[in-house]
Amino acid sequence: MNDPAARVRIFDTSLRDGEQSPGCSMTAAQKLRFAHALAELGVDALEAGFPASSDADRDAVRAIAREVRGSTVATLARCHEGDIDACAAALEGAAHPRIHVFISTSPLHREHKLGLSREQVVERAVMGVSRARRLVDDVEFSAEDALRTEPEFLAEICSAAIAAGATTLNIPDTVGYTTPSEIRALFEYLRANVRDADRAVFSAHCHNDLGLAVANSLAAIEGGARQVECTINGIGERAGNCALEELVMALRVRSHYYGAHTRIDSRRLVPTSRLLSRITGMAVQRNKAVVGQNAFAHESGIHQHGMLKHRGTYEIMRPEDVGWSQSQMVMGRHSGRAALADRLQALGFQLEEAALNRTFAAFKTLAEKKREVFDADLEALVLGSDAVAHRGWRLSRLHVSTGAGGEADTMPTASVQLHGADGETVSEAAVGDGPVHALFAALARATGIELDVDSYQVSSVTTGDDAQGQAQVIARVDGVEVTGSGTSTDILEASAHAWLDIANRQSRARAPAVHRHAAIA
Ligand SMILES: CC(=O)SCCNC(=O)CCNC(=O)[C@H](O)C(C)(C)COP(=O)(O)OP(=O)(O)OC[C@H]1O[C@@H](n2cnc3c(N)ncnc32)[C@H](O)[C@@H]1OP(=O)(O)O
Ligand SMILES: CC(C)C(=O)C(=O)O
Repeated sequence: MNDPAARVRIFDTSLRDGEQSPGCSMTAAQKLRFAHALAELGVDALEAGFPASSDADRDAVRAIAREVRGSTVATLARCHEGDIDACAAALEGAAHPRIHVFISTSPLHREHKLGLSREQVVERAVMGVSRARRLVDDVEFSAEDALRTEPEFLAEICSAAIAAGATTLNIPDTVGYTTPSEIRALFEYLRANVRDADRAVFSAHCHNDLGLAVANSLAAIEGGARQVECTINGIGERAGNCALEELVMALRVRSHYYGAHTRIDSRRLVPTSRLLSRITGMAVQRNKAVVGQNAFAHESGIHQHGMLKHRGTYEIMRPEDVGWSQSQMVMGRHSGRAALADRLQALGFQLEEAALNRTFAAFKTLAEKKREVFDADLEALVLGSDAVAHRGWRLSRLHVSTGAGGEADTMPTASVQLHGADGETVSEAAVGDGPVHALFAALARATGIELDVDSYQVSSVTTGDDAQGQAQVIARVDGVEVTGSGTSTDILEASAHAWLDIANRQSRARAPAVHRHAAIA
């Protein structure tokens, strides 16, 4: 790149383009909460919404403009007086307000969508930018569908937008059509052919219809873009936008190649991604780069063996640097002896070679039947399942009541009865914010064990009306992430088993070691 110390500004549009994902609408309070998280993450600008689109969006933008500090607050408007004035009114109180006006420039959009000639589109763009510029100092202009626009017309309208006062020129690949070499060449062309190009920051806004949004945004940077528009988890219209976490980490991991940096606090990437998933209810796919559950999980024996020798063999970035606590060695069908021995050692078992070989054979047989082999399964393999089952709490009765409507008797309540390792029976009850919360609170009371639960999820492991649900609880025990699982046709019962799985392991781990080694022989 020509500019070795380039700073790339990150413009997050999760709250505007991201919210355009079907199913991702957020309330004003949720948008405000997420805007604070984006400011903490260190985004240079956050697009808070499109005030003219609804009262709810206008109210969300207002609250964000008044409260959120540390990032420019941008809002979107068509080249319409009303839209632009609504932006200015909603942005009142913002420390750094930006109005972002857009109009389509491609022949297809001009003819079929707007019914406007080239001249009329330029006229509207100039009207929009100059009106916005009278209201705020920071004005962004976007040429919608820029990548399907005649390059010389794009240069003409960008030149007119700069002359009218635009400070950022955004070049959107609205339908995710371009390729890396094409967009790079377009940015180079625009930087050379737009009049007074140095008076504006060039920006890329890439959609992911062909899965190229991040690659195209990186290529735009190579071509001279110094702002990239992106969203957390890559949410956005249709297949989404450039994923912020992927772009930021690509620039960081390949900093020598790109010679560019951002001011994002990368350790906040995973917490921010999780917050967005919780707010929108849109799960992140497991194999999603950087923030997916599998991003730092290793299952195959050859990789695990390499990882145990040097993590650089199979990891190009550290999980801690993006907000995960550690890499994960997942025990499954593809795991080898090195990983098994290492995991068993972490569980307190030092096996001699012959015992390890026997356990390994039993482990492979079990892994054929189970997708993932958990610590409790390994303990059962080594100690014998009876020994494990009888050395902990077992659920003998469970009752959960819940409901909605605000009546006192619908408050989520759980009661449990457990049998202990020494034959004792204990019953306890608790209320909670929801049925699972109440259940976990009742189990904590009954066992006297407090678990610091990090995450909880239920998935179906069989199909049909009588499908088995598998509950997975991840808790932090002595600073280490421990996963417990339970299966049942009743998801609350599965959840109780998953919670007890961790609690029992925690108490076994604290039991005298001699007892645990005795069964191995
Ligand atoms: C690529 C993008 O992501 S663009 C942003 C997309 N975001 C949104 O659409 C936000 C949500 N939208 C809405 O709530 C509504 O569409 C509103 C309130 C903005 C407009 O609603 P309506 O007035 O009912 O218009 P409708 O949505 O049916 O059509 C859009 C109108 O805007 C016009 N228009 C579209 N883009 C622009 C533009 N950039 N500048 C000027 N006019 C435009 C269209 O030509 C059409 O005009 P017409 O009504 O005269 O035919
Ligand atoms: C309004 C612009 C920036 C947009 O979202 C797009 O073209 O995809």
